[in-house]
Amino acid sequence: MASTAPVIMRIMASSIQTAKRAGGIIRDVLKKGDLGIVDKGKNDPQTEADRSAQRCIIASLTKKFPSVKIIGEEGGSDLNVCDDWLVEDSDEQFLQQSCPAEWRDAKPEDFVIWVDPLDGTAEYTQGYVEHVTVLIGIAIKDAAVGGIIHQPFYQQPDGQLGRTIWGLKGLGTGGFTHSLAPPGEFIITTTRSHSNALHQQALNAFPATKVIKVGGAGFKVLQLLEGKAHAYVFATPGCKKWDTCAPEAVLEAQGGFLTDINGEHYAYNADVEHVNREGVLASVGENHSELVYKIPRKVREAVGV
Ligand SMILES: Nc1ncnc2c1ncn2[C@@H]1O[C@H](COP(=O)(O)O)[C@@H](OP(=O)(O)O)[C@H]1O
Ligand SMILES: [Mg+2]
Ligand SMILES: [Mg+2]
Ligand SMILES: [Mg+2]
Repeated sequence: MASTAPVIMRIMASSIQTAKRAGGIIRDVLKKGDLGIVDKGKNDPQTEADRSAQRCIIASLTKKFPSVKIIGEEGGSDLNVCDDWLVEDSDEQFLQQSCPAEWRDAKPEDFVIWVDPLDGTAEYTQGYVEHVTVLIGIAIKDAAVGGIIHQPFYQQPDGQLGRTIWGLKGLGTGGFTHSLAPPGEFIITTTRSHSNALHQQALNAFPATKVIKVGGAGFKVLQLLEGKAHAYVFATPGCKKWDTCAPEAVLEAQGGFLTDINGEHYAYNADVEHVNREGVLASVGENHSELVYKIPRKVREAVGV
């Protein structure tokens, strides 16, 4: 079954296992205690966990899918990794499912895999480890089609650490229980470490009953999927394609939307600009276009300039 399954199914099944392994590396670096922090820019830290998790993911997926383009947040990585970091297996349960017809004939050269080995690095370095996710997003041509969101520090009821959420458009989602956000309230989830005046103006335009400030694009989309928030607002550039590809695919496989603040989808082919210049607006799906028009036109015009 595994070797004959369509490429999208094999990439998803391998990515699920690989994200779990990367999560183990992220826990190990924290346990050892030497984070090896490097500043890539203002408010943009990178740690040994970001670097090592990326090497594990890109080495593993490159070995399995040599002709698929893979783009990782941490740039070119040394792919000569120890066997322990080379993930060869696939999620067999995922492979039992049938591939949506629309993706069955996609060829390796149609794909781009967008890798954020550790989303929420600022929070990781500050001890908010529950905000951390590993993101593997799978695009076919321009569209974010599949995604893995792995939480290395999620505490399972049996005490085990880690959970893996997946979504594939046309098939659905797995790894979590979907809940609706409370009716009669309007809860926004947003950045806790990358706000600015323009973004604050956009937030002020919404009649929010509550604003939750958490780290990472992956964790914010999980707030939507689990009914803890109605919308994710980020009205400034700063997020990149590897932040949004996996969350967009998972959220949209569940009926939500993730777009820029004008309501347009980003393109995820290999030639696009990495920065999401027009910000991020995500919702559980009931009223996405109404949310777009809540953001004052002046703010929308200023974002991305
Ligand atoms: N102004 C900025 N500069 C650099 N990165 C930014 C940024 N604004 C957002 N990001 C990136 O977007 C992701 C989500 O940000 P936030 O938690 O503030 O919502 C983070 O990913 P990483 O942690 O993978 O780098 C963060 O670094
Ligand atoms: Mg980063
Ligand atoms: Mg990120
Ligand atoms: Mg990252």
